[in-house]
Amino acid sequence: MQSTPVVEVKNLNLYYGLTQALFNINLSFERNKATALIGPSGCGKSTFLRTLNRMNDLIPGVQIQGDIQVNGNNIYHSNTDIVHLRKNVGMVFQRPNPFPMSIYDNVAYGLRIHGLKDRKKIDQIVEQSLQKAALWNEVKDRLHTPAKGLSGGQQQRLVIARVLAVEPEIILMDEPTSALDPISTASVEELIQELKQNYTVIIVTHNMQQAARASDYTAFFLNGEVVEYGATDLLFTSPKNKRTEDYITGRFG
Ligand SMILES: Nc1ncnc2c1ncn2[C@@H]1O[C@H](COP(=O)(O)OP(=O)(O)OP(=O)(O)O)[C@@H](O)[C@H]1O
Repeated sequence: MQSTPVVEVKNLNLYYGLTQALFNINLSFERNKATALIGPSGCGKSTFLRTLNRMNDLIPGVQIQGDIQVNGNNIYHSNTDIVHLRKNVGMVFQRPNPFPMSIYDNVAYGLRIHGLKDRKKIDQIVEQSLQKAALWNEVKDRLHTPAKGLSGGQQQRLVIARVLAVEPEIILMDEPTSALDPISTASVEELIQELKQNYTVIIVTHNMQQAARASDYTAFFLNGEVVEYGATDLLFTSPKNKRTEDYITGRFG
């Protein structure tokens, strides 16, 4: 890694009740790069992703040990402002989840929650965010119609615009294209390529081609551990670990 990492995870262990789901994870994520988290079902990818903006706090019985630093601050410190953390570390889920309101209001939502009242400023940020999410041209004439009327791929880009509106540094994506058709998947993947110029993107995917196409770095998870982590092109062409090789060549998972 050349530059200072924006996220550093040290000796992370996570338990759901008595069951350990993550084992001594050590990873660092470089600014303005995309990292893919791959591995078979149930190996802890989503659990790990959720630790990065403390979404696991919402699950009863979760215990976390270790250290996760964002810009050098331990996000599990008791004085962490969780609202600020989740603004800075935005999240996009598997199924597009626009709120039951207009396209405009979906993007303006976070701005209003954070106290912005200036109508002109909101208009401006809504437009910019939709532009950045490569959706503006498709929706500019129907901003005040319900978001639920958009296609799946458009809804996912709208959710991304909603995340971008509050100016995060880091965007977590949990299988963001798994519910989309191939054309919508291609448009979201193209968007990820653009986003990583200005944001740090961490994406969970089951799709090996997607990991290879969309990411600079890849971490291979297995049974709650990171087996291998490195530059995507190297990990896919000359994996160091036999288990990585078996997985990427389709021998299991
Ligand atoms: N809320 C929860 N309570 C208890 N156990 C959980 C919970 N969420 C996940 N687990 C367990 O933790 C382990 C890791 O699950 P996780 O969803 O993180 O894996 P994953 O790699 O993201 O899987 P998938 O690719 O299928 O989404 C699994 O054994 C799962 O059953």
